[in-house]
Amino acid sequence: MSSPSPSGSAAGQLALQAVDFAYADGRSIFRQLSLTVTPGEFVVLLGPSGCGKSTLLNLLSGFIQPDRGTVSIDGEAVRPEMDALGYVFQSPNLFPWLTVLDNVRFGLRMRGDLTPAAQQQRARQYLALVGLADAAEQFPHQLSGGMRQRVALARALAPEPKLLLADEPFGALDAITRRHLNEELLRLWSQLGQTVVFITHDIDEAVFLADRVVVLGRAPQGIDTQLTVDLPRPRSFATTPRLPRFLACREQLMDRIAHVMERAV
Ligand SMILES: Nc1ncnc2c1ncn2[C@@H]1O[C@H](COP(=O)(O)OP(=O)(O)OP(=O)(O)O)[C@@H](O)[C@H]1O
Repeated sequence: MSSPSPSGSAAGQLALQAVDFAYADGRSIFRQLSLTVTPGEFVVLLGPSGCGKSTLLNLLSGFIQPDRGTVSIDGEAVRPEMDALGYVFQSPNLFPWLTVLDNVRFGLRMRGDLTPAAQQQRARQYLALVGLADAAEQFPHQLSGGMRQRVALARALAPEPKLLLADEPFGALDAITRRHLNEELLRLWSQLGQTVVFITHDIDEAVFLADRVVVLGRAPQGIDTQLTVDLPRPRSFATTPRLPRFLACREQLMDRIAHVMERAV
């Protein structure tokens, strides 16, 4: 099996510049927010409930438009249907009437740039990468929650996006499955090299995954702090959380989150 690599994996730069955003009720969520994510970087967004993490992800994907400022990928204004973008959400949102294989093929069929045989091959390749080669002919209801989320990951990755946007993809899973999927995600990322923006509420998960953690303050504060997580890779849950640097990063983030929460009351 050839090793997959995202098309143009050398790129995937995400730039948000001087963005203002308010919902229709007039409540301002961001003012003059700027953030750049470099190609291949793994950025985790962390912050208290309601600070605007999902809003930021929706701006980054072009699902919603800023009132002022720009959002671009490799210099091009972002649009949700761009081939460069892949998504995973807290709920896997699989089509229950399609097999696992056809769920993974779905995005490839929509794109229409591969023959049906090539779509099948690509979908099988990504199912194998997430460890589900044997589940190809099963239906979503026959899978565990963790397996469904792995199918969702394979579906997002199969079109080989330059940029993966993940909104708490493992938030609904038990702690053991979640750790396992975090390790899987890092393994895939190290092979595929996409730029990743990942939302979580979990400080340990943030430190484990990230090159950089971006802490958001209460809306409309925007970015409160950014922490570079200079832990060695590859990382594993058996060893990485024991490293003094892991504990130091964790403590720094806990202090910062406590500070952000205090300012809210
Ligand atoms: N469609 C909407 N219309 C109006 N207000 C909204 C809408 N979506 C979100 N909000 C508000 O914007 C703020 C930011 O919401 P958002 O979902 O981005 O936060 P979050 O940090 O992702 O929260 P959580 O961690 O709880 O998922 C919240 O006060 C929320 O109530």
